[in-house]
Amino acid sequence: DFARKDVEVGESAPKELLLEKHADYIHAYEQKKDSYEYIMAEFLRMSGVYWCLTAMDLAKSLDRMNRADILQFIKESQTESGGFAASQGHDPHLLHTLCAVQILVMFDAVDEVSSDRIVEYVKARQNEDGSFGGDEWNEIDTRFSLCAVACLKLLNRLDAIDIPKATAYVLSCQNFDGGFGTRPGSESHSGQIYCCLGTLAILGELHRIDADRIGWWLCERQCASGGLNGRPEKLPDVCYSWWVLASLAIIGRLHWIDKVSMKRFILACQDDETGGFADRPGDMPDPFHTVFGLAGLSLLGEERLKPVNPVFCMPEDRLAPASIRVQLLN
Ligand SMILES: COc1ccc(S(=O)(=O)N2Cc3cc(C#N)ccc3N(Cc3cncn3C)C[C@H]2Cc2ccccc2)cc1
Ligand SMILES: [Zn+2]
Repeated sequence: DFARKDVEVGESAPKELLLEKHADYIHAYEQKKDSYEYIMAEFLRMSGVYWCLTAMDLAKSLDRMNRADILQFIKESQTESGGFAASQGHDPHLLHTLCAVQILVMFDAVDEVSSDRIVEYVKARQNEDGSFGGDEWNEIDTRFSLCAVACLKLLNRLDAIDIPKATAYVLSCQNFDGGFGTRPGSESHSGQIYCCLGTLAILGELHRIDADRIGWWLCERQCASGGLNGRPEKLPDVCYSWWVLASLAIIGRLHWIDKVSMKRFILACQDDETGGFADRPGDMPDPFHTVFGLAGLSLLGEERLKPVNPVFCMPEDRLAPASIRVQLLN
């Protein structure tokens, strides 16, 4: 059968940012958290709360969310190990530990939990070769290098890990095409490139990569529809648009992309009935694609949104007070 290579951005697709609708969509999601709507299901909830809060904060509507309830949920999700689980009663993981710390920073509530125990949990995830395991089962993935260093950077505790080994491991995952994969020798993928560039940016080691080669591979992700895909021959998707745009911003090559058609694609993924963004035009919206659609528009200069930090995927104004700054190439 004829495999779709791209999607059509129809004439009827939304062309304006429906910001109020998105704020209402996310706000409604918070009310549904007890209905176990997929991403608010227990095994995902910490990540789902981070996606919802970041979307609202970028839309300058964080005050509509219930700060007290969310901070209570965060405290209940911290485990004996110091790490955070997706929700109470589940096992800790670096993915949810990073989300918890990002939420605490957005609410300026880091001192309401024991950050020393968080640092101990993250430190314990680093292996001899500098890589990081996601949890005590030690699944190694460059995604977890980013989770670990981003978490420690937000807590101003990068001193807790072996930085030269963390850098060396990430660089050992670079491929001949300039991209990065999950582990050494794995195929290049937009999401992994984002994780590796973000890690190197936080560690101040971006000068170790070939920005033109990676920039070229990233720009190749743009399809005729304007959307970006995760790998060659894949369909474009709003979340991949974020991984690629953020990566280009980190290496100072954002201007290499066709911003007009990129913006048109992201706006076309809005649901003008319910609010929210879908992965591509006409699909069902969800909080994950809503936060990455808004974050992508922020990187493209949408002034109704707060400026977003490409490494942390958090509003810049939440990072400034803690003077959290990362290296970016220009
Ligand atoms: C509805 O089916 C799903 C499937 C998986 C997941 S997931 O494992 O939690 N996760 C996060 C995620 C959240 C939502 C939302 N709300 C929707 C999708 C989605 N995907 C799947 C996806 C996104 N683009 C295309 N695809 C198929 C990515 C995945 C992995 C991931 C996690 C954290 C950070 C980056 C990536 C959640 C729901
Ligand atoms: Zn997606």
